[in-house]
Amino acid sequence: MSDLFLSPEHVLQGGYFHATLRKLQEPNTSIEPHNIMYPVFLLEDKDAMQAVSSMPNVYRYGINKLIPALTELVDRGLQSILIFGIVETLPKDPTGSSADCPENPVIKALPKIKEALPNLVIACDVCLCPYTSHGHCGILTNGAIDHPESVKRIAEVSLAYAKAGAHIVAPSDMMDNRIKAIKDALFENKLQNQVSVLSYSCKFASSMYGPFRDTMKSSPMAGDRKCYQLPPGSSGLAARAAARDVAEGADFLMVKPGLPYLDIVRQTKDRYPNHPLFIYQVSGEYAMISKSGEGSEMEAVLMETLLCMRRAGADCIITYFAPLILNILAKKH
Ligand SMILES: NCC(=O)CCC(=O)O
Ligand SMILES: [Zn+2]
Ligand SMILES: [Zn+2]
Repeated sequence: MSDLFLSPEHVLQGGYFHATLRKLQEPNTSIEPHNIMYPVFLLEDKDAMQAVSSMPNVYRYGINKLIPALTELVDRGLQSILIFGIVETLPKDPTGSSADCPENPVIKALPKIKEALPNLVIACDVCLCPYTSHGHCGILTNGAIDHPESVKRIAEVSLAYAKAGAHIVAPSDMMDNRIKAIKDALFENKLQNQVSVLSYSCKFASSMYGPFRDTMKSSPMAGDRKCYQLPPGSSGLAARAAARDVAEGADFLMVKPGLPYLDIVRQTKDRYPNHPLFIYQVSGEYAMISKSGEGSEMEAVLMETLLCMRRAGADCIITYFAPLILNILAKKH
């Protein structure tokens, strides 16, 4: 060979010059409908449908508008949703009583959604912040999180959603030991083999939740969530939180937000390869990607982002883009 610096064993391009070969070089990164979960906002007012001003193409629905919208998505392949309840007339109080009262919109909607869409997997976000007068995710005593009271209450709310028919309860509150308390409550009520627990195990105190908090009106009245959500720089606490939740029986783990935290995704997947891992692509990520270009340009950014999340170890991505992703997948087939 005349160009002595060229070496055959260092030529990689021979392995990916064709689209089919490139697919083999990207194992376990495909996006199919079961890799996507759609978060939905549910209002008390049955016939309401309100655009969310901070999130283009996202709506808050009453049950009578939600079911037709979901039916259309299920027809296009949607397989799972994550429900967030919003109260406007029910009272907010220090213990978040409206989270599991019989009039709670989630509790009322669960049997109706299951009847209309029996194959759809329904996860319920479990937290107190949409229902507490102070807006914190747990119960406060003298202004600080009361650990045992908070855990007890989170387990009670989880059980109420499980009894109402949720397939998955997903505690997002970040109170230590809640997974064991929820699993115990499911056991005591013989629901342990009918309901899974998706732990928001590695949820960071991120500044990327802004549009969501506008939507949910769930910002704390005073203070912030830094004493329970994880510090964004701490991979150590994320590792310990995932280990704790695995030990307490979590069925599924989560990293939230997604894109800036892919190192945490990889770390968690490497340590717990046998636990399906979720990413929550949060409202701030949604806003950033929405502004990344027009039409197919933005769609390419979105799909690359999802591919990279899969490469990092995510099995399922919770994303407000679910309807658009189903469209994109339909175009490809
Ligand atoms: N517990 C759910 C969230 O906090 C969601 C945040 C977001 O989408 O920004
Ligand atoms: Zn909360
Ligand atoms: Zn939250």
